[in-house]
Amino acid sequence: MELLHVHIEQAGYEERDNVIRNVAFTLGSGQLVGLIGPNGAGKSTTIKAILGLIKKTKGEVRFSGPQGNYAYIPEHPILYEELTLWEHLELAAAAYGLKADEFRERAEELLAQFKLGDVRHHLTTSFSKGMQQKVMLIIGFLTKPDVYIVDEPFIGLDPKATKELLDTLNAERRRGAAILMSTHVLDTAERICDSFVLLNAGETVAQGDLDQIRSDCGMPGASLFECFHTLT
Ligand SMILES: Nc1ncnc2c1ncn2[C@@H]1O[C@H](COP(=O)(O)OP(=O)(O)OP(=O)(O)O)[C@@H](O)[C@H]1O
Repeated sequence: MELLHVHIEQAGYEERDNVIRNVAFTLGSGQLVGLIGPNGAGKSTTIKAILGLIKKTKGEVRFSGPQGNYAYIPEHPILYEELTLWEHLELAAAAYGLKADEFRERAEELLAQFKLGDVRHHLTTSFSKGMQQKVMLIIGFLTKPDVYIVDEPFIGLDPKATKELLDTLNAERRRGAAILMSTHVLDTAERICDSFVLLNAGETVAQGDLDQIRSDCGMPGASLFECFHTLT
């Protein structure tokens, strides 16, 4: 089942309205698609265009899942100074209209998974960078949306947290959610993604599963890392 359809003809900023040109892909139920490309290629701009945060966007973005919703997990934590971790979770639950018992069960499960149970009543400003990143993951996972849009989730996470993240993403895929994930961590992306959208200078230079990417760059048997270097 298709959950997200993206066709951005053009998106950009005040000074330059065509940072992204002709980026198109779909996300189906259970799919994990990696959005990759060098610094400045346009990954964040693509994500912002999908989220409707860029005024100068031409094209179409359609969330077509059963709930029609999504969770965005940003690269840099966005947290309220005056709220504890638990209050952040309550706020998210209220915003998404989660039922109280459903919220508590899901929150406890995620706090245990990401090892933040002991600090639930602490202000998130007292947390390390990695802990703050984990709070953003928990808030995203709390709402069980149709689609996840995750911007570079691996930076700053320790190996245990990375494993929890990968396990939770897999569980969400089994539930039927789709995931768009931008990342520079290509060996992990190669291992976990079903397919890729490889951007360079605002355009798609290769797209599809690893075999399609390999054939786009004429390197059968190459790693994603090697294809990336050839194509960008
Ligand atoms: N707010 C902005 N105003 C004007 N230009 C911008 C703005 N944000 C990004 N750009 C430009 O758009 C282009 C794409 O940037 P973008 O942040 O989408 O790249 P990225 O692929 O996410 O890079 P990175 O891997 O470094 O995060 C770059 O040339 C950048 O300079």
